Parts: sequence; structure tokens; C-alpha cells
Amino acid sequence: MSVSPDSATAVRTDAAGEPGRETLLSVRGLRVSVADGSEVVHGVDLDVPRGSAVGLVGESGSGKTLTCRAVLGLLPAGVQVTGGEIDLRGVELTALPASERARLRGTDLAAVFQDPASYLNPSITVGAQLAEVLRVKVGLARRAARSRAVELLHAMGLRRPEHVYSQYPFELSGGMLQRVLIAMSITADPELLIADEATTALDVTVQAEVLELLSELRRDRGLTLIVVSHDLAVISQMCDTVHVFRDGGIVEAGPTRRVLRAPRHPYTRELIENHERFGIDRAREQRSRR
Ligand SMILES: Nc1ncnc2c1ncn2[C@@H]1O[C@H](COP(=O)(O)OP(=O)(O)OP(=O)(O)O)[C@@H](O)[C@H]1O
Repeated sequence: MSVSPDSATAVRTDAAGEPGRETLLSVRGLRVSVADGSEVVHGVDLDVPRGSAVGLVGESGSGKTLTCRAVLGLLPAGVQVTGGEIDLRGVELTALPASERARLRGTDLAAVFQDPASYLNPSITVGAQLAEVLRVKVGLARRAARSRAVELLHAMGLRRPEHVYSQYPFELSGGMLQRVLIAMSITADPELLIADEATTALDVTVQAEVLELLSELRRDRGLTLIVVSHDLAVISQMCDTVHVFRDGGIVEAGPTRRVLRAPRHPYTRELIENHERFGIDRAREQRSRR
């Protein structure tokens, strides 16, 4: 582990609503601007207690992804952090050089996004790509990397992991590919995994299975999760706390049950109403297809 000692960890009672849990990640007043100088994230605060699952919800373009990418140190070209602090276990990440940020990705922080195929090389088997990550990030020798890769594929719930190891990305379904990407993201045992719309492109059943896998990783390995989703059902199922984004800021944050049952901000109420309407429409659609 490359980040500072736990002694620097703050214990907070915060929007997370879970007094006493150590704060793993604390974002304070984060500002992000794009290439033309306009600000798109306006002072976001985020507390992520160790071992928790924190949800980020809000309409498209509200700043969820750029907030996560700022935490990862993976902003697109021309986009930059222009204010605020990102504290991971007492280490101020915005002050670190790019090489150090790159080192932390994988070992301390990891992420999975929508469209897993775009993160894999189409002409190399998924097993070889996973083994390569194990060699580079964990320092395993070739043979050990191969057997660890097969173990990881198995642990991700992939049946016949030896066979999957030798398959190319185009031979796998979207759900299988996302399991491979999750395996890659956790090779070096990071503490925090950001899942940014990681199940959005999957059909409902596969989505539920991948969400279950993430919950298992949280339970069994103590992985802390940030779950970005436009789907309140996903947030409700997965997250202890939720932060509602709108126009580059957070309008409401708190324990998920409280926010979804008794929303305080009109925009949160609107999101819930839309979700309920969408849910009803989807149910009708399914009924009419039968
Ligand atoms: N590379 C970029 N250059 C310029 N503007 C950008 C860039 N990436 C994002 N933006 C803008 O920044 C704002 C926040 O975008 P962001 O992707 O963080 O939103 P989001 O809430 O994650 O939306 P979505 O759910 O659609 O991913 C939006 O107005 C978006 O258009």
C-alpha cells in the first residue's frame, strides 16, 4: 500500500450518517473546469467511510463521472481540478505528481465503467490480459500470474474459468466481460472501487448478478464502493448513503433509506417520481410483450 498510515485517518460523523466509521476518502469543495475554462463541478463534498457503499445519482451531465475521474486522477485532456481537496487516508491526492497518481490506480483505487469491451484489447485473450495486469501491478511471475488469473475468473463467478482464460473479448457476453474487468480492477487488492454505470448496458438479470458480485466483494474483501448510477433501484439495493447531483453540485446527501423515503430537496423528489413513472412504464412494456 502506498498511501499514508492509518493514523492519519479521520473519524467523522457526516452526510454518510454512520458515526464512528473511519473515513477512507474525503472530497472537499471539489471544482473541475473544462478546456474552455468553464466550471462544470462546483464545490462537491463527498465522504466515503471505509467498507461502505456510497451512491452518486443524478441526471446526465450533472458531474458524477468527472467527480469520480478527479478522484482517480483520470480526467480527460483539457479538463482539470481547479479547487478543493481529495483526501485518501490522510494523503492529499491533488498534490501528488501524475506518476504517483498512476501508481495508486489499481493498488489503492480502481474503477469499472460502462462498455467493458472498450477497455480490453480485442486481439489478446482475456486471460492473457488479466495475467499481464497481475505481472505488472502485483509482480507475479508468468506461471503464478496465469494460475492466479484463473482463480480470479473463478472467484468472479465465471464458470469454466480455464476456458474463459483462453477466450477473446468478442467471444464473451457483456456480463462476462464486466466480470473480467472487475477481476482486473481488484488484482492488487484496492480499498476503493468506483463502479461508474458499470451495469447500465446489461440486461436486468445480468445486471442483478453483477451487482451481487460487487456486494460479495464488499462483504468478503472489505472493498469500499462508490456506485454511480442513474437508476435509483441500483442505488437503493447497493448503497448505504446517496449523494444527489444536479448541475455540477450536490443538492442532497444522506442515508439512502432516508433520502429515498423522505427526500428533502425538490429535485430528489422529482427524480424519485420519474423513477416510479419509468418503473411503471417498464412494467407495462413487459406485460404488453407477453
Ligand atoms: N471532456 C470534456 N470536455 C468538456 N466538457 C466535458 C467533458 N467531459 C464532461 N464534460 C461536461 O461536464 C459536465 C459533467 O459531465 P459528467 O460526465 O461528469 O456528468 P455525469 O453526471 O457523469 O453524466 P452521465 O450520467 O451522462 O455520464 C457535463 O456538462 C459534460 O458535458
